Amino acid sequence: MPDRDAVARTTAARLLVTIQDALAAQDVVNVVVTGGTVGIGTLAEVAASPLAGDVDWTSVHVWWGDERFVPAGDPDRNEGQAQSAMLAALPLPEENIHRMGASSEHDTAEAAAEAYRAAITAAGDPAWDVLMLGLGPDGHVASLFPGHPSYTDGGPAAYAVHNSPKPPPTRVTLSLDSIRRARRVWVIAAGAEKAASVASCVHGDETFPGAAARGTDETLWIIDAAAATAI
Ligand SMILES: O=C1O[C@H](COP(=O)(O)O)[C@@H](O)[C@H](O)[C@H]1O
Repeated sequence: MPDRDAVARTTAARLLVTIQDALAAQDVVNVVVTGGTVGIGTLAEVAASPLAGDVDWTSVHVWWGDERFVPAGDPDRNEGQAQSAMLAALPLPEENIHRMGASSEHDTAEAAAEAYRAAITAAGDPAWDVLMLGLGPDGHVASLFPGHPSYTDGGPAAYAVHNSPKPPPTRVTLSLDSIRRARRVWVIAAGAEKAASVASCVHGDETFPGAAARGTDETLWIIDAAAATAI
């Protein structure tokens, strides 16, 4: 892929086709979106794509892999960025949008994580049909950071993260186990600053959370040329 825009365009087209394919065989599709530069760029490309007009969005549910525990409306919120980039442009029913709670809605990140777990349970604990993940230069995915207590096996489907090495320090994340329940995991990354962690992850070094993020049916790395230079 030549550059970041191409990664976003390609991921968006793949997502829209995958949703259509899945809806031919099942009633509901559960998509987990990601924040980050390429993640939000991908959502903007979804909204701009002519293919988006062919999707029955009432059958699509949107979830998040992680969220920053800051007040609603804070520009750091992944869900706010997704709202501007994609959600505002699509006819998705509000009840299909499963946001992780903000610090203006919950006293603690633990309470926000608990509410998110309740939403997952209420939805029947679905296997995510597509789960997209950005990759940090440090090899983090969602809010699972290398060498940090956030990156662990087991635990509940979603939990609070404190003292995140990347600001803001308090977050909510899906667990690695929940990520691994996804049918399709797509890691999307662009830029030379990601090259070293991309190489470590695709060579299977599970020191990096990105290496441990795998889907049950498919694990796909959608990356640009600069991010691929160290492989
Ligand atoms: O903090 C986060 O960072 C990652 C990656 O972001 P990027 O800008 O380096 O692509 C993102 O995937 C995650 O959702 C977000 O909370």
